[in-house]
Amino acid sequence: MSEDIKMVVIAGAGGRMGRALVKTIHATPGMKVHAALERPGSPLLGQDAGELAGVGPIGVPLTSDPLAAFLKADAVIDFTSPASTVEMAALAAQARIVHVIGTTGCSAEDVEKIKAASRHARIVMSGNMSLGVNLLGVLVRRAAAALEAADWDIEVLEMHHNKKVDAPSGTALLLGAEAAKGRGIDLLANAVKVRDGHTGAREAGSIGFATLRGGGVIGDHSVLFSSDEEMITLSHRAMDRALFAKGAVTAARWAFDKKPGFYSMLDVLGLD
Ligand SMILES: NC(=O)C1=CN([C@@H]2O[C@H](COP(=O)(O)OP(=O)(O)OC[C@H]3O[C@@H](n4cnc5c(N)ncnc54)[C@H](OP(=O)(O)O)[C@@H]3O)[C@@H](O)[C@H]2O)C=CC1
Ligand SMILES: O=C(O)C1=N[C@H](C(=O)O)C[C@H](O)C1
Repeated sequence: MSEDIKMVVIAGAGGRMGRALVKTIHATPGMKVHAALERPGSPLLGQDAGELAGVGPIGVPLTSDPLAAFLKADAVIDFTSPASTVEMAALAAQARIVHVIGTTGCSAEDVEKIKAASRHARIVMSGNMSLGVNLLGVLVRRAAAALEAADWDIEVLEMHHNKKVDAPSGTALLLGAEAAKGRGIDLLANAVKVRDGHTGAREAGSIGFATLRGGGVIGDHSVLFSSDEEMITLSHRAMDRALFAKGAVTAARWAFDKKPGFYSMLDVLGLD
C-alpha cells in the first residue's frame, strides 16, 4: 500500500464506540484524530475527544459541523444513528473521503440513500467489523447450504448491553442474511423476528431471531441449527469494543485506494 489514511474524523466521538475509536486511532502510528463529531446541542460539544476517551488531551474538541470536519480529512468512521449516518454519507461523498459505517438499525430506505452516496464515495458498511463475526457468517452460509431446510431449523440468538437501542442487532441480521444466502432464500420473506402469544407451530424454512438485553454484554451471537436428533451451534463473543474499532480502521485503510462503491467487511477481509 503506497498511500495510507492519516487524518481520521470520528463521528459520535462521545459514544461508547466513538471513545474506543479515538483510543485506537490515537495508538495507531501515522494516524491522527483530525476531528471529532457529536450531534448539535450535545452537552459534550467543546470537550476534548482524548480526555473523553481516557487517553489525555489530544487538542481535538468535539464539534457538530461535519462539512468543516471533513475538510482535509482522509476518512470518517461513523458509529452513530441511522439518521446521522444517512446525512454523513451525503456529506462524505461531497468531500470525497472514505466513509466507514458501523451504525446498525438502518432501514432499507436508509441503506438505499447510503448506496446512492457510494456512487461518488468509498463506503464500507457492516453490522459487525470483526474478523470473527465475518468468518462466522461464511461458516453459517456453508452450514445452511449443507443442511436441508425441511429437517433443520435455523435460529439466531443475540445478547447485548442494556443501552442498545435496535433489535435484532446488525450482526444477527448479517448472520441471518448469510443463512438465507446459503439456503438461496430471501431473508425478509422468511424472517421471524417476534414471537408472542399463540403463535402456532414453527414454519419450516423460516429463520428465527431472539433478542436478549442485559448489563454490559458487548455482543454475543449464536446461530443454532436444530434437527429432531441433534443441534449445531456456531457462536461468537466480543470481549472488547477495541475489536470493532480496529476492524473499522482496517476497513478505512483498505478502502483508501479503492474506486467509489459500496463495500462490506467481507470485501475488506477477502472472505467472500
Ligand atoms: N458494526 C459494528 O461492528 C458495531 C456497530 N455498533 C453500532 O454503532 C452504533 C453506535 O453504538 P454505541 O457507540 O454503542 O452508541 P452510543 O449511543 O454510545 O454512541 C453513538 C453516539 O453518536 C452520537 N450521535 C448521534 N447523532 C449524531 C450526529 N448527528 N452527529 C454526531 N454524533 C451523533 C450520539 O450522541 P447522543 O447520545 O447525544 O445522541 C452518541 O454519542 C449503534 O448503531 C451500534 O449498534 C456498535 C458496535 C460495533
Ligand atoms: O450496539 C452494540 O453495542 C453493537 N452493535 C452491533 C450490532 O448491532 O450487531 C455490533 C456489536 O454486536 C455491538
